[in-house]
Amino acid sequence: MEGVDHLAHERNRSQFDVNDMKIVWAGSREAFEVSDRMSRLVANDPAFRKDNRVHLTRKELFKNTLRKAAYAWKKIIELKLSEEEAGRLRFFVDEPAYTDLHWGMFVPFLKGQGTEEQLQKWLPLAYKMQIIGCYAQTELGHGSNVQWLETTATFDPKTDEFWWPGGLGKVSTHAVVFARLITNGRDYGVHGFIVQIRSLDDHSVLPGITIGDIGVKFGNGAYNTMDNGVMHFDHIRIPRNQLLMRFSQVTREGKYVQSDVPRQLVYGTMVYVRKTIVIDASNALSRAVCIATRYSAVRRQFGSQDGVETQVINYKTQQSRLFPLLASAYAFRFVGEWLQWLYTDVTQRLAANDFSTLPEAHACTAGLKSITTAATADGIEECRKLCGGHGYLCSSGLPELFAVYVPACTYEGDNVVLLLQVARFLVKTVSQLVSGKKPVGTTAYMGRLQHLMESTCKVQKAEDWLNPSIVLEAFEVRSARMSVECAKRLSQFTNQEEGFHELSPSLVEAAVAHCQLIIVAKFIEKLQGDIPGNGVKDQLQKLCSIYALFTLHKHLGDFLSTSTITPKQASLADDQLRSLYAQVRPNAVALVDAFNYTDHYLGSILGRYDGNVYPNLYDEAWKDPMNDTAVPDGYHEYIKPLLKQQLRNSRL
Ligand SMILES: CC/C=C\C/C=C\C/C=C\C/C=C/C(=O)SCCNC(=O)CCNC(=O)[C@H](O)C(C)(C)COP(=O)(O)OP(=O)(O)OC[C@H]1O[C@@H](n2cnc3c(N)ncnc32)[C@H](O)[C@@H]1OP(=O)(O)O
Ligand SMILES: Cc1cc2nc3c(=O)[nH]c(=O)nc-3n(C[C@H](O)[C@H](O)[C@H](O)COP(=O)(O)OP(=O)(O)OC[C@H]3O[C@@H](n4cnc5c(N)ncnc54)[C@H](O)[C@@H]3O)c2cc1C
Repeated sequence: MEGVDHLAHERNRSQFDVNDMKIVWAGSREAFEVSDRMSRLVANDPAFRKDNRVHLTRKELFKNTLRKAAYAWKKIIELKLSEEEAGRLRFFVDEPAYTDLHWGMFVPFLKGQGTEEQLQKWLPLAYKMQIIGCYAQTELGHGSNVQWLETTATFDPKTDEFWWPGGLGKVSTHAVVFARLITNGRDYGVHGFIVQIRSLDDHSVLPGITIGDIGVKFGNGAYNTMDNGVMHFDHIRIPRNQLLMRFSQVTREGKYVQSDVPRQLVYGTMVYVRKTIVIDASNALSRAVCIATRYSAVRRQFGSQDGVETQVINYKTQQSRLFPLLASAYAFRFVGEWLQWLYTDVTQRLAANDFSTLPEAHACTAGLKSITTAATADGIEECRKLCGGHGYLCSSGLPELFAVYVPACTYEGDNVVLLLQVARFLVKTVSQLVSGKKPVGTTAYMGRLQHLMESTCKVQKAEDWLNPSIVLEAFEVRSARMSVECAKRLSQFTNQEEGFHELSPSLVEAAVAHCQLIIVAKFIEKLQGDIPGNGVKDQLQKLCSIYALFTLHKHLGDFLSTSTITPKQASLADDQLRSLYAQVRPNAVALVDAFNYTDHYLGSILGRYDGNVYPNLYDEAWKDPMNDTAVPDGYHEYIKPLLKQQLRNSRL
């Protein structure tokens, strides 16, 4: 029945104030207010409808995305929205589009790599969207290995194929282009250039440049709203001052001048986007968990008591699959908040030419991007399975969410390639201990290596696993012992690069252990701070324990093989985990209500706020164009002749 809250009984059971949790999830009351207002503005405007996307052809889909993006831009101007409000509005429009790359990569690259003079020229054009930019770094032959990009930019004192860049295919007028800078016959490696690629008069592609869309990508709708493109340069010419020259310059005479800064600063935008992707992981996972939790509370199957079947959310197996994902969504939220702080801090330090935390920032953004996107992609798929057959319908919102999200494991750095960067950082940290260098930041625990190598876990009963200090030390011991073991085996190789490649699978596992420690540590730190709201901290403590103990259970091999814990302590952790599931159970629906997602944004019949699933699932089916006629297209051509033939055969 419309208007009835079929989940009221679930909401009445919660043991905390969901409105207080909404503020904690949003990060602040102000952030909540902006998000709430923008999500409702989008949900209430039919121009932003998205339930028809799966029925559109690729070209209709793309044109519809251009319409929405233009409409959103007009709204932003008309309502004089702030940068934060505009960003939230685009987020709730929920459609990958060229604007993601314009605002998410092109503008940040200009801001990070341009000189004051270059910013004065290009930023006003970009902010007013008088130029539309993309980020053209990946080539057909190279994406991960940036240092081996082949496009060249040769300085001519007298007067190159990109693949994938989002927005490039049909929309962008300009591109940030990565090319090897060659001047006076010497190759100075990869640098960033701004290149106009289309006419601002008629959008025609400029001479010497070939541009196209790379074709249909994974899934219906999904990322096909984005014109990922292909571009080929054939000896085009650009002015010298379109080399972005904040960190390195080429003089009028062609002389290369490198400021005294790490060459990796040219990678700054990737670090920035990886940081953003971690928060986005919590957005995507929380969306899937919201759908699966509400539906698990609605769905009843088997186990009838008094003639009423059991809610599937009450099955321990459903809880053991769903609640760790709920906990992960909150865990990624809070580590994302911390990563934002780390990024801001390193940016301020860079402004003062302090590069001391650059390695930490790179390792943390690379590693956390890798493990949060992997867990989120797997988590969205698990949420689809948690919803049984209906989870496979596009009207569940889950197939498209998965298809849009899963490339996050690849873009902005393949997850394994990034974990190898973390491994390199860890091996270096361990090796420097010998020389007395004190590890700081997220590797500070390595400074207590002697203790961690000798420590024994103090757990004697299940409840001991609720002690944050015991949990934190277990994760520190596991990570330290894995890193030290790798470093020790690596030292047996005469050729370190050869050893690194040989041991890379184990090195990746050590990197994962370190990054999971960071997530656990930051969740615990968050809870040591002030957490306002009735019953809120208690719920978050439960979720923190679930994230930690589920992670321990999932990686039990690490904890046992490093003798961090005993099999008995592992069994006690499982007992505590099941007890925590029972404690979270009455709060599950309220914990996903706290994400404050509108039905429009969720785009899911199964995840409706009112839980009124079946009538709406049934009605939605009839909307499918397949049901426009009772007799399907093709009947007269292919079915009727077949039936008639069979009838004739049966009479012979
Ligand atoms: C929700 C998102 C919102 C907004 C964005 C919108 C949309 C997002 C969605 C899609 C857009 C996607 C865009 C893209 O995919 S853009 C292209 C992304 N490409 C990559 O990420 C390439 C990955 N590869 C690399 O980053 C580098 O090649 C790699 C780091 C793997 C290796 O670099 P390099 O060969 O130069 O260095 P090494 O020899 O390995 O290391 C030398 C030294 O440098 C340190 N290092 C490396 N990178 C960095 C860095 N970024 N910052 C600081 N330091 C760095 C490394 O640790 C070594 O240090 P040391 O060991 O001390 O020598
Ligand atoms: C949806 C989407 C949007 C994108 N948008 C953009 C964009 O806007 N701009 C842009 O420039 N690029 C973009 N990209 C490209 C993206 O950045 C690259 O695909 C990504 O960096 C991975 O690089 P690759 O494709 O070369 O993968 P590869 O590195 O070729 O990966 C293939 C396999 O090789 C493995 N591998 C590679 N190197 C190593 C190693 N050293 N050790 C062990 N294993 C290794 C990887 O782990 C992986 O399993 C986009 C990609 C996608 C999917």
